[in-house]
Formats: sequence, C-alpha cells, structure tokens
Amino acid sequence: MNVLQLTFAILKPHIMKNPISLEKIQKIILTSNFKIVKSKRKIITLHEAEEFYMEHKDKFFYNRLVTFMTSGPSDLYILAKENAIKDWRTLMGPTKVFKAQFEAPDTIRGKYGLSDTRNATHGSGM
Ligand SMILES: Nc1ncnc2c1ncn2[C@@H]1O[C@H](COP(=O)(O)OP(=O)(O)OP(=O)(O)O)[C@@H](O)[C@H]1O
Repeated sequence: MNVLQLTFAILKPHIMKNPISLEKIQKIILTSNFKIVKSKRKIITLHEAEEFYMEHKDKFFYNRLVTFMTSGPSDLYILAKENAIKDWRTLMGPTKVFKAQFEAPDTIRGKYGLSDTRNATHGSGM
C-alpha cells in the first residue's frame, strides 16, 4: 500500500528576495511530484523562530539564525508525497553549504545556499 507522508518545508528569506531562485525551487517542488497541501507566505516572528530552532539555543549560530529567519518573508509549505520527508531532504542536500556545493552541487542547497545559515531551505527531520 502506498502511504502519503507530509513534510514541512521553508524557503528562507534570501530565496524570496531572488525571483529567479524562488521560481526554480518552486518548479523543483512541483516537478518532483510533491502535492502542495498548504502554503503561506509570511514573515516569521522572532518568537516563532526562537521556538522553532529551540534545539539550537546554545549553539554559536542561534542568534544569527533567528535574526536571518525573521529578516523578511519566507514561503512555508506542507508537502505531501510518498517518502516526503526523505525525498525533500535529498532534494535539499547537506546542511553545510560547502559540503553541498562540493558533494552535492545539483541539490537546492548546492545551487542556492549562500552560507551555513542562509542555506536556502528547511525540511522536517525524521
Ligand atoms: N554551523 C552552522 N552555522 C550556521 N548556521 C547553521 C549551522 N548549522 C546549522 N545551521 C542553521 O540551522 C538550521 C538548522 O540546523 P540543523 O542542524 O537542524 O540542520 P538541518 O536539519 O539540515 O536543517 P533544517 O532543520 O533547516 O532542515 C540549518 O538549516 C542552518 O540554517
């Protein structure tokens, strides 16, 4: 039996500022057979960002991360597909931008990541 799975994806603020990157990533979502269950464009509040990244509270990049994530609109998606979580993470590529660029240059982060913080997209973990 085929079981649909949901995943939560975010297109981060620097992507939203570049219409070409935004369009290309939206196209990747659609051509990879994800169904968009729900989408919303919004500026994530500081409170939401702090809660969302709570697990990283003590990391050196936490302040930088929540500041960046609240710096402008993001696109938020609930995506559905078989193996949605794994497939979206595979499309995103490695978290760290240099690893993405050298080891997985064709992934979203490989192509559109600018730094370890501005790494283009978020995807739910398992
Ligand atoms: N070393 C780092 N320096 C700067 N920012 C980082 C670093 N590691 C992680 N981040 C930021 O924190 C976010 C969450 O990190 P995490 O380790 O949970 O990675 P992930 O599971 O691949 O990413 P995400 O949860 O965004 O899909 C990353 O997407 C990135 O924006």
